[in-house]
Amino acid sequence: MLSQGLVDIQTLDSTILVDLKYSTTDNFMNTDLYGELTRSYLQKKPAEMLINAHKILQKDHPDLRLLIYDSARPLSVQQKFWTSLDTIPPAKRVEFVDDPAEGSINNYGSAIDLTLYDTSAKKPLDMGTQYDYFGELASPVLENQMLAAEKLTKKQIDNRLILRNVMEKAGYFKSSNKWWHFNALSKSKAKELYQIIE
Ligand SMILES: C[C@@H](N)C(=O)N[C@H](C)C(=O)O
Repeated sequence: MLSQGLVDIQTLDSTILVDLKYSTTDNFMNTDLYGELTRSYLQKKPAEMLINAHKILQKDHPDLRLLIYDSARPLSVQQKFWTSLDTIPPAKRVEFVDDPAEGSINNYGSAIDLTLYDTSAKKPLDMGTQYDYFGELASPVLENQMLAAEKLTKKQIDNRLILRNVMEKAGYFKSSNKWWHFNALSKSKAKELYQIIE
């Protein structure tokens, strides 16, 4: 990672928390896919944007920290994701996992999956679903509908809004269907600027 210009987030800000889910068996494949990759890396500019998001968060919410679930991801792992979901038609599958033939922005070290951790309660905030919940309940654009149907609470949506607001203020773009996913730039720009992580 370092030889491709990526930076280790916690060397820039050791107060940001990291729990790389694909480096554990606590993920949708129930398999440790990362092996020796146990630290969170991003390209320099996306990393600086994240550090800024954490500063913005801590100014208004000193008890909260960013908690990273995934960041730079090898293309070989993207391929494993894609294959593992092969019972889902590709047009539907891309809603939750990018096609490795195209590459994911995570494969360019320019996207991040994260949540908020409450240091007083000593647990992540309740966002209404688990990380990598593949369904409508995870979708930011359907939150009002889910609130009206009493499938999400106002508190859960407010928690997501705290995360979205700090990430967007720092320049990240939200995902329309995954509350935890943020891109630092478009895929075409990522491909222009950075090498893919094999
Ligand atoms: C698999 C999920 N955590 C994710 O990151 N999905 C996006 C769409 C991706 O594959 O880039």
